[in-house]
Amino acid sequence: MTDLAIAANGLRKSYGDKTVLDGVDLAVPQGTVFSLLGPNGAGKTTAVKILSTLISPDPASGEIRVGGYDLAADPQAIRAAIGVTGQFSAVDGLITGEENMLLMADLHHLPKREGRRVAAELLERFDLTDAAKKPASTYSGGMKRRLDIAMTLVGDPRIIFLDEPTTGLDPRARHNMWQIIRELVTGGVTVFLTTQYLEEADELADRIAVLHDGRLAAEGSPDELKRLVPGGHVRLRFTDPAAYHNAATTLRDATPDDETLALQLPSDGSQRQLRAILDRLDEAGIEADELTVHTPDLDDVFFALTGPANLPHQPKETAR
Ligand SMILES: Nc1ncnc2c1ncn2[C@@H]1O[C@H](COP(=O)(O)OP(=O)(O)OP(=O)(O)O)[C@@H](O)[C@H]1O
Repeated sequence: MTDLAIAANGLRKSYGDKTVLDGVDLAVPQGTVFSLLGPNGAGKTTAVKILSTLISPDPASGEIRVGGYDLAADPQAIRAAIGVTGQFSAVDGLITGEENMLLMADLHHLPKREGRRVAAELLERFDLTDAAKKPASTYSGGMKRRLDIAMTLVGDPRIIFLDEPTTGLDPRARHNMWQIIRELVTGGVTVFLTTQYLEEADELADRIAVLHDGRLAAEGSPDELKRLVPGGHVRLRFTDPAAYHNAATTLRDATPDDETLALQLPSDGSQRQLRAILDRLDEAGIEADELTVHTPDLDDVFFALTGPANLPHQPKETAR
């Protein structure tokens, strides 16, 4: 358990008779990105607020540990170990980016000189040095999010909660944010990320949990989740028509495509199934010119787990 940055057992939260979290278990290893996915209103923000000590879980919850500290017994220690950014941004628009940073340094009781050094360093790292003396209200959405994260890093947190960090950002700003998140993790930080973008979870997360009806509908690596839903297949392509016909006769369960000289076999993409297909080809002395594995994407997973009406917004960056 000691290498877990976050360990929650039976996380519960109700508002009146509405159960938002109905016994959710979370285990996030240190130095990884964990993404909590779910349709609007699923309880993602509620989970972040509980884990970051902003609101209390229901008493019926099990043990919750963040950064090694018990949430019930030691919330102050947790607050010192974490950073939270996202829907409840700490950026004050009336003062400059630099003043926001220095305010943060004061809150963390850094000596003046040290505060100025850390602020300058982080503004530089997040490409905000040129805008440092301008009021934060004049910043673009992407700049505000960067400032928000920079402010969070003043306290050198080991665990960061990012609640929908790229919602509303344009594709370039979104990619910049992804790069920032990757760099944080390379530096050993643990990131707990909520997002409405499946593509984002796929890009960044080591593990993903899908929240639905107050419970985790599924949890695993992006690839593990994709294997949960049908639609995966292996495609074999041939350039030689004779080899193609030979293969089609041998692999009777394959769906042939005479036009492209391709065969398609259902597969979950696992190593075991791939090996079985390759063994059958070897036995028949068949060599395909191309073998590709197609696994369903996270959209398919999300559809299958939470129903089509709940598919979150997808950035259509390729359609630009
Ligand atoms: N203080 C509150 N009082 C009553 N109900 C609340 C309160 N806070 C949240 N809820 C309800 O709890 C549910 C979960 O809300 P939450 O904000 O955690 O969802 P979410 O998954 O983060 O959604 P979104 O993607 O829209 O941000 C919603 O139905 C919401 O209306």
